[in-house]
Order: sequence, then C-alpha cells, then structure tokens
Amino acid sequence: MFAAGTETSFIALEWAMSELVRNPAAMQELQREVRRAAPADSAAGATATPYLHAVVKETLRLHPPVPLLLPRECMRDAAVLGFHVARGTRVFVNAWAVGRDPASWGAAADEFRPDRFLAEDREVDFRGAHFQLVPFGAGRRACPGMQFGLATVELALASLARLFDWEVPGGAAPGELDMSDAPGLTTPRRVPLRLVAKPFGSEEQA
Ligand code: HEM
Repeated sequence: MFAAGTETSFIALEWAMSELVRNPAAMQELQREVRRAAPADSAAGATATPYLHAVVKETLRLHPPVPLLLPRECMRDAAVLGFHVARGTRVFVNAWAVGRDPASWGAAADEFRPDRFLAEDREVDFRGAHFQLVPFGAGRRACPGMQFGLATVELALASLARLFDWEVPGGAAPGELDMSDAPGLTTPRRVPLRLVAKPFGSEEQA
C-alpha cells in the first residue's frame, strides 16, 4: 500500500514538473493561478484551481505512472474490436497508448496542452467513466488511493509552483530536457529531474 501510494504520486509530480519546465507558458499560467489563489506570505495552501487540475490530468494522460495497469483475467469468451479473447486470457490495458491515441486526443495527442481540459475535453475525467483516460484504471479494481494521490500531487505541485521559479541547470533551453522514461511496471523518468529553484519574490526582498 505504501509503495503503491508513494512511488506513483512521486512519479506523477516529477513528470508534471518536467512538462511544466519544458513548457514555460504553462508554468507561468499555473504560477499566476496558484499565486493569485494563495499569496506567498499566506499559510493557506492553493486548492480548487482549475488550471492546476488540468495540469495534473494532462500529466497523467501523457505519463500514467502505471502504464499497463494491473493484469486482468478474462472471465468469459469475449469479442473486442473484432478480436476473440478467450476465457482465462491474461489481459493488459495499455493506459499509456490509450492516453496518446490521436483518435481520442486529436493530432496534438503527444503535446502537453493542459488547456484541452478547460476546453474541448473539459468533460473528460479519470474516475473510470471515460475510457480514453484511465491512469487510475476503471471498474471495481481501480485505484482506491485516487483521491489521496491526487491531493498529494496537487498540493506538492501547487507549492512548488507558488513558492519558486524554476530553471534547467547550466542555462540549457527548456526544450532540451531529456523526457525519456524508464520502462517497467511503473514509468519514472529515465534520468532524475534536476532543476534550479529560485525563491519567488527573492529579488524584491534583497
Ligand atoms: C497519482 C497517484 C496514483 C496513480 C496514478 C495510481 C494508479 C493506480 C493504478 C493504475 C492501479 C491499477 C488499477 C487497475 O488495474 O485498474 C492502482 C491500484 C492500486 N493503487 Fe494506486 N495510484 C496512485 C496513488 C495511490 C495511492 C496514494 C494509494 C494508497 C494510499 C494507492 C493504492 C493502490 C492500491 C492498493 C491498488 C491495488 C487495488 C486493487 O488491486 O484492487 N494508489 N493504482
């Protein structure tokens, strides 16, 4: 339970920061939102922010921490998209491929565009009713820690975006960030994310 909860949430947070650093306009939009919602000198956390929700959704769409979900066994003979699936077959659902399918997400399926969840895809959610977005699985064996995981990732991400500005070390361009993942049961970044944090407002205080 501890591993299922901590590793997945950390992987989601690291990918969210990677995508935001690579997409400075999205980072700025998020920072504007969370800084407006909870100014830096306030003790309150920033919650209930639509762009923050959209950033986390878009991150989980492109980088589901459990890319093949958990294996299932087919209970009876079935036909899926013209394929015969025999009773007893072990089935894996490729949530990674589902989340990048242009048939569901359009020509920009591989692009990080959080605002799709505030516009054309605003009704799409990951609670198990929309099969084009299944980072937590679906049905009776879907992730029981979804709400806790989401709260953890959103709170941490809001704090990082609210309190710091972020740069790639050595002045490298954000687009040069290595975005490859390490294949496995979970998909963390292949190379751990290293960024330079600059406290927000530090220049004014100096
Ligand atoms: C962003 C965070 C998380 C993601 C993306 C995630 C994703 C998943 C996925 C994809 C599954 C398999 C669902 C399926 O095969 O249909 C799963 C199962 C599970 N998750 Fe999570 N999870 C997260 C956070 C958590 C947290 C915080 C906890 C506990 C505190 C947790 C506990 C579990 C458990 C116990 C299962 C197995 C459920 C079963 O087999 O019935 N997860 N999770």
